[in-house]
Amino acid sequence: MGPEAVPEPEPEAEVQPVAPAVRPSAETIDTAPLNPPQGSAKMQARDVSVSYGDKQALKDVSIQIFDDRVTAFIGPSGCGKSTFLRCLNRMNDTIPSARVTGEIELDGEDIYSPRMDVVQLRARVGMVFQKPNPFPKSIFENVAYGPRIHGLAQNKTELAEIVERSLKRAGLWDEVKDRLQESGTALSGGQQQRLCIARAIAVDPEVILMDEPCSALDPIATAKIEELIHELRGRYAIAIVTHNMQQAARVSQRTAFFHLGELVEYGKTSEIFTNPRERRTQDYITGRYG
Ligand SMILES: Nc1ncnc2c1ncn2[C@@H]1O[C@H](COP(=O)(O)OP(=O)(O)OP(=O)(O)O)[C@@H](O)[C@H]1O
Repeated sequence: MGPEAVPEPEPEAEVQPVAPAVRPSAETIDTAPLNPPQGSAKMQARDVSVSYGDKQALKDVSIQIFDDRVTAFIGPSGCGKSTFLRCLNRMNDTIPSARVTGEIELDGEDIYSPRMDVVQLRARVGMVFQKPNPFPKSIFENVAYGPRIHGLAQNKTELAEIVERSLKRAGLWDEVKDRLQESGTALSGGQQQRLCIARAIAVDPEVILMDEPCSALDPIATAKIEELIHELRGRYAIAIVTHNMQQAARVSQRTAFFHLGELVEYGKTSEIFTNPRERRTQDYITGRYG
């Protein structure tokens, strides 16, 4: 749609779900217009392509990521979901063979510009990985490290306040407040993942990227992270890669379906799972491949 057009709000589709087991929850129903006016996106990708050496992994991906909303990236293994997620905070810079073309903006600013400070960018666009990866340091230090190197606290009291606030937001404070000096690696997998979320939150990010954050966790720890994602979405723009379609339906308001390096379809989660436009999306969500 044209950049100037202000779309009419779209009525929710009155159709039977294509995949009844993957019915979006009432909480994820998104009544906002799919394409709000130009300039309102938190992040905007245009024609992003990525190659590793001479192998192309992503082709011309354009998408907008919005504040206050969770955007899920789904698709079969190897379709480029993680590659695209990593473009959003330039994590692909750390892979020597990766070559990224196209444009990605954060609040209208080109993140691939030579003027962009990549350390600052990764604080503004934080990342949580598939496998919880706390530093081999205390719980306190895991969260305090980022604010300290970014100079976010004037003194020890302020630093302690940031640590407490971040652990509270990550839903971990009550479980660790009496053992902040214990090693972060001694926590359970689910607690470690919430510690990594607290670490990302501590530097006051605007966007949080999550790359299959629950795939190493049991169902109870997974449920806690999903609940946390619900709570965090009012504060941050969140993009999550997941293999689990039920999870995408539960936690996201927008879903992007990738296949063979292309963004096949992007839309409201409620519509992608009930009334997809593309045959390939329908085949994937009904389990025909992937
Ligand atoms: N560091 C790398 N070097 C070379 N090729 C890579 C690298 N990372 C990913 N690829 C290739 O890029 C393509 C997309 O991979 P990517 O990990 O982005 O897919 P994905 O959809 O996230 O897959 P999965 O769901 O299995 O994690 C694949 O063909 C993969 O083999």
